[in-house]
Amino acid sequence: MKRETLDKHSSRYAVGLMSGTSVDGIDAAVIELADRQEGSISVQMIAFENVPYPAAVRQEIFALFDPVQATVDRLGRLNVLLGELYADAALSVIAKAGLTPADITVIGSHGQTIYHAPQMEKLHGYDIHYTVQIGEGSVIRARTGIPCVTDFRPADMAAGGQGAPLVPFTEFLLYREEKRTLLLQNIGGIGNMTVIPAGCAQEEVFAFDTGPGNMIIDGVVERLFSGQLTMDIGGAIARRGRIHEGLLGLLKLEPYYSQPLPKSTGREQFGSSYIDWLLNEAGKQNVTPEDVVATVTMLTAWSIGDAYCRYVHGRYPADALIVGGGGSYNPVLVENLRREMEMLGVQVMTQEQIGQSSDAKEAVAFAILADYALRRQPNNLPNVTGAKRPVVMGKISF
Ligand SMILES: Nc1ncnc2c1ncn2[C@@H]1O[C@H](COP(=O)(O)OP(=O)(O)OP(=O)(O)O)[C@@H](O)[C@H]1O
Ligand SMILES: CC(=O)N[C@H]1[C@@H]2OC[C@@H](O2)[C@@H](O)[C@@H]1O[C@H](C)C(=O)O
Repeated sequence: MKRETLDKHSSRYAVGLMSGTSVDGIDAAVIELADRQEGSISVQMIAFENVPYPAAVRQEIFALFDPVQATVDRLGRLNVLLGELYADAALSVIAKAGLTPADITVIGSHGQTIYHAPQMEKLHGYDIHYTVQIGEGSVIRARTGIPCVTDFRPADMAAGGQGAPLVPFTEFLLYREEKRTLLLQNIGGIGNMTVIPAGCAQEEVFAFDTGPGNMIIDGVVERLFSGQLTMDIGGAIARRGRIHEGLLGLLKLEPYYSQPLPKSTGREQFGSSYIDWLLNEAGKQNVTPEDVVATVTMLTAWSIGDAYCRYVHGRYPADALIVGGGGSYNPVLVENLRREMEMLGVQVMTQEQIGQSSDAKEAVAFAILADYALRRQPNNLPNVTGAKRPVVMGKISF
C-alpha cells in the first residue's frame, strides 16, 4: 500500500463478518480503510479470526435449509442467536486487532444464507424473487455499540438483480491490474468467478457462480464416511480414489453449467436432495466411496474450467486465475483445477501465493461494502448481478 497517496484524515476501521454456504464458522476481519486521492479506497487487513460454529448450531442451520423444517419460530430464534454469535466474533477480532469497539466505525455482517431464489416467479401478478440471510443486526449493534449493516442482497434484487455475487465490487477495487486479465475464483460452498479484464473500468467487470465449490465434496464425505467428517481434509480421500468417468459424465449434464449469465446458485440446487440423487446414481454404477469423492472433486475443477471456456475465454483470454476460499486448502482440487486451466493457457495461483489470505477475503469484502453503505455510496455491480441500476445495499442498525 502506498501511504503517500492516502488521505490520512479519512483513515477508519471497519469489521467484516462472513458466514458462508459451507456453514463451517464465522470469518471475522478488522480492516483499515483510507480514501485515495483519486477517489478510490485503500484497504489493509489488521486482524482476522475464524470462529467455528458449535456443532449443535451448525446442525440447526442445516435444518433451516429445509423449508419444511424451517418453521417461523425456529427461524426467528436462530436469527437472534446468530446475532449474538456474530457480536461475540466481532468483539473477539477487535480485541485481537488491539482495538476497542469505540475505534470501529461500522460492522458489515453478511449473515447466514438460508434460502436464495434468484429466478423470477409470478406471484399474484407480480414478478418476485427473494433471498434470506439471518443474523440480527440489531443484536450485533446492541452488544457491540457499533452501527451494523446487514441484509445486503435484497436491495440489488429489488432493482432486478440476482443479489449475488457481491464480492466482485470489492475485487475490482483491490485486484485490478493494467496489464493482466485476472480471474478470481472463490471455492467456498459454492464456486464463483470474477473476471477483471486488464485496465478495465468498473462496468467491464463480470462475475457469476460457476456451480458447486466444496458443497458436493462436503456433502458426499459427510454421508459416505458416517458423519465423522464434514470435509475431505487435505484432499486425502480424493487422493485415494479414482475418477469414475461414467459418473462424471452424468454429473456434467447438470443444466446449471450451461445456463446463461447472469446466474447464481446455492444449496437449493446442490444441497442435500442433489446429494441423495448423486449417491443413488453412484450406487447404481457401484462406485466406491473414495471414487465418488475423487469424481466430485474433479467435477468442481471441471465446472470452473468449463465456465471459463463458455463465458470468458473468447472475450477475455486470462493471464492468471487466483484461487481463494476453503477449496484452496484441498490440494487435489487445486491440482485438478491447475490441469484444467493450464490447458487453456491460464496460470493458477492461490491467494496465499500472492500474499493474501484465502479465508479472509469475503469478511474483508463485507467490511468494505458496509463502509460504502454507511456513506450512502452505491455498492453493487449491475453488470455482475443483472440489476437495472447501481444501488446502496445493506440495512443499517444504528
Ligand atoms: N484443509 C482443508 N482441506 C480440504 N478442504 C478444506 C480445507 N479447509 C477448508 N476446506 C473446504 O472449504 C470449505 C469452506 O470454505 P469457505 O469457508 O471458503 O466457504 P464459505 O465461505 O462457507 O462458502 P461461500 O463462499 O460459498 O459462501 C469447507 O467446507 C471445506 O470443504
Ligand atoms: C446467496 C449467497 O449467499 N450466495 C453466496 C454463495 O457463496 C458463494 C457464491 O454463492 C456467491 O454468490 C455468494 O457469496 C459471495 C460472498 C458473494 O456474494 O460474492
